[in-house]
This record gives sequence, C-alpha cells and structure tokens, in this order.
Amino acid sequence: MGEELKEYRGQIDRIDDDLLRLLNQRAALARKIGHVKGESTVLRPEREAQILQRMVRNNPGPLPDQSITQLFVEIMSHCRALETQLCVAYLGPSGTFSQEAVEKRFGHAVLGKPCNSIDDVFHTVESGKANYGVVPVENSTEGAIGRTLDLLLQSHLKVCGEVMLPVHQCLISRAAGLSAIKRVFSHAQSLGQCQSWLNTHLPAAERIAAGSNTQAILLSLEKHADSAAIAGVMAAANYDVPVLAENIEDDPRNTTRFLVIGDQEVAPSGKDKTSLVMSAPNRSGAVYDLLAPLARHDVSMTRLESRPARSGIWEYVFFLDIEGHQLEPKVALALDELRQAAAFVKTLGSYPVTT
Ligand SMILES: C=C(O[C@@H]1C=C(C(=O)O)C=C[C@H]1O)C(=O)O
Repeated sequence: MGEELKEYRGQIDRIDDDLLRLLNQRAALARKIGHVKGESTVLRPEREAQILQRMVRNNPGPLPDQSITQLFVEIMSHCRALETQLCVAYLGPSGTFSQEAVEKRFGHAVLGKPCNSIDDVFHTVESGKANYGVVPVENSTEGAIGRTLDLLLQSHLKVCGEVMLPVHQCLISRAAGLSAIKRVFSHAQSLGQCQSWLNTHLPAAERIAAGSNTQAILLSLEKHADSAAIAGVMAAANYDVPVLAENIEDDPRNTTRFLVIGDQEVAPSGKDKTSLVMSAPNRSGAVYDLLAPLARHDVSMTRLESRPARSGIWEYVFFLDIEGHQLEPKVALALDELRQAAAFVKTLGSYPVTT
C-alpha cells in the first residue's frame, strides 16, 4: 500500500512538472500573440470557443467534459491576463449569480466590476470603464429580463457571447427554523423561481422584493430572528448565513442565460448564433412576412420574444435569436430580405453558441 501510493504520487509529480512546463510554454505563446495583435482586441471569443469545442471533442476521460471546459477556461483566462487584464462589469454586489456567470465565461484572471443595476453595467461598458459586461437576459422559469432587452435596443454595444448558468436557490437564515420565519427577502426573479416551494413551506411568510439576492441577505439579517433570504450558496457562504433548505427552485433545471456585451463584432467560430431586434409595420400578416425570409433560407429561429415598443401603446418590437453567424451567406441573405420586410431591424451581434 505504502509503496504503491509512493509510486503513483511520484508519477503525479512528474506529470505536474510536465504540466507546469507546458502551461508556461502556452502562456509565453499567448504573450507573443498579444504582441502580434498589438493594439487590437485581446479577447477572441470565436478562437476560445473553438479551443473549448476541440478539447471536449478530443476528451478521452475520465475527466468529464464540464471539468475540461472549466480547466481550459481558467488556462485561457490566465494566458489572456498576460496580454492584458480585462475588466468585466456585472450586476453586483459580489456573490450574485451574475458574478458566477462572469467567472464561468472569463475565468478568475479578470477584474470583476460590480454595478448597482443593469443600466449601470451598460453605462460602465459604454463609457469604456470596463471592457465587457455580463447581464441576465432570460430565465428558464421566469422568462425574459425586460430591462436588458430595452437597453440592448438603445445601446451601440454588441452581444459578444452568452453564458448559461444553472441556478440553484437556497433559503438562508439565522432564524431558529422554518416556523420562525415571517418574511422572505429576495430579488423578484428568485422569488418567482421558488413560488411553489414558498406556497408549500412558508405560505404565511411575506415575500419582499430586493434589488439583488445579496441585498436581500443584508435586509434579512437586520431582523435575523424572523427573516430569511433566498440566494445562491455562494452568497450564503460570503455572508456566513446558515442554509435552511437547498435547491428550493421549482424546476431543478432552472437556468439563467446571460449575455456578454462589449464594443466588438465577434468573428465566426463555426457554431454561432445571431441576436437581432426588429419591428413590424402595423398591418395584417406583417409578422408572418418578417419570419418568411428565415424559412426561405433555412435559418432556424431559436427564440422569439416580444416587448412593448414604447413608441406607441400596443406596439411591439421582436427580439430574435437565429442559428448561424451574420457573415454566413444564408444568414446574410435572410437578413437582407428581412431588412426589406421590416419597419426596423437592428443586428445585436453574432457570437459562439454555448450550452
Ligand atoms: C492567445 C490569444 O489571445 C486570447 C487567449 C487565448 C488563449 O489563451 O488560447 C485565445 C484567444 C484570445 O482570447 C489569441 O488570440 O490566440
């Protein structure tokens, strides 16, 4: 037993020496690429997506694909940081799911900049105080985040990527137990994701919406004997508040999709999506006319969301996600025809698909 352990540990040490050498070789190359790229943009989402796809495709195991992805996200994060440290704005404070989304996409070698609101994330990136921003755009239980859609319509920023984050909620409190809890604080989205659980386990508790789940924790701690908050485990750990119930979201597949926004048009990766927003003229069959070019050119639509246009009552704009990059011929043709049929079309960006 002792000898066998020693032998395996010796093998691991030799592999770690190789990994150390290879990681530094990789980092040195990334730095050289940084010099070749010069002033141009450091982050190349299409290249990073291709690397991740290739590593997952070639992964022989036993490490699961998800672990390989996480490891390579971190490796690229640290290599990129040798070129330049990126600043990424997100809906704060720290401990929110938005921060988790930043880490999932950019790794840990970036500077996270917590902002007070989704508006603030857009302003921070628009004014150049951060290179990118990460904003929630839809949740699988609660639907679209309207404010993000409205701001995408107004902003000159482009969508440069998406992040899918499984969201698990916890009830956290310093109260003695569930029966002591009279009020539950959380962000309206999180309260919405846990409605059935709350109806069953805390039917009499008042539900109070807070600016963020982290703010909800702080509010709940002011009256800790009879208050609770709904938040993620990361936030609970940050504030050292006991978790009374885990995975209280009504749908265990509960996932929030975030968008990466920035002042950059992303090149094709081979597996991309394009987001756009458009409005239809106010006549019968207009929406059908908008969708026909997509069908004609065999472009699949993965999402269609309507939003009040704010230009007149009962007028709408439509947010679409379609498969493919806007530079791919069939997508470009469909978009050209769409521009002729629609009263207004704005391409929000093409970016690599993630799962
Ligand atoms: C090294 C580069 O810069 C960045 C770092 C990458 C990496 O570590 O592999 C990949 C793409 C870029 O985001 C590059 O452009 O190839």
